[in-house]
Amino acid sequence: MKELVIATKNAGKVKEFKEMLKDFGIEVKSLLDLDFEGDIVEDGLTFEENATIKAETIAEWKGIPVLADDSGLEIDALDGRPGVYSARYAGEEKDDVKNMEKVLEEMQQVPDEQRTARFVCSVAVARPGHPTFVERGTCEGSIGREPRGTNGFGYDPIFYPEGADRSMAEHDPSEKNAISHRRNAIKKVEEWLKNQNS
Ligand SMILES: O=P(O)(O)OP(=O)(O)OP(=O)(O)OC[C@H]1O[C@@H](n2cnc3c(O)ncnc32)[C@H](O)[C@@H]1O
Ligand SMILES: [Mg+2]
Repeated sequence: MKELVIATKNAGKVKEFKEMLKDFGIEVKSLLDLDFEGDIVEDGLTFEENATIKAETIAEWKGIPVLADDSGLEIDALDGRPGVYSARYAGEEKDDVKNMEKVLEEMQQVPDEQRTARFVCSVAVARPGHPTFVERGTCEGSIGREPRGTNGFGYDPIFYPEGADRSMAEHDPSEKNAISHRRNAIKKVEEWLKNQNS
């Protein structure tokens, strides 16, 4: 594989993927570099379905290999919400601050030991003429009481990775990339790619 498109317009994801894929020897572009005008309807019921929809839509359009990510936060005390609705939890405008406020509001009465959660990332790699590869990575942790830190994106300021006393947004990008759900999904893509080439 010489070139790969990441089928996302989320600048936070693009930055993390480019960093993680930089030693793969593949030219990586994203939807921020391309002129895709269409709308991708993420109407799957699972992260896997949505990642597959995004990857296959763009692979069909561009005719080259495409990697897509569908990700989000699963909170046990909220029965897994916001889940696949993470980006738009507080409304169509995809506002990270409003999304966090909504979660914190809903969790006000939840005691510390019941605040467990995980970030989930499903990645799909679609290539014209081949079956699509899909895998999932997770990162276990818990939900804090107020947003802290400015790194990363999305729910990072209220997510504490297991064993950490800093929020994900208080982790350096390299620290997040070493432990994140996205990293754990990419590791599986890396394994799969190795087997493709041998
Ligand atoms: O669909 P694309 O274009 O990739 O971009 P998106 O932002 O809409 O992405 P998703 O549909 O996968 O929604 C994922 C949401 O989950 C949250 N999320 C995902 N990964 C995260 C991370 O590493 N840190 C914090 N929040 C994350 C964040 O709110 C994202 O907007
Ligand atoms: Mg989306």
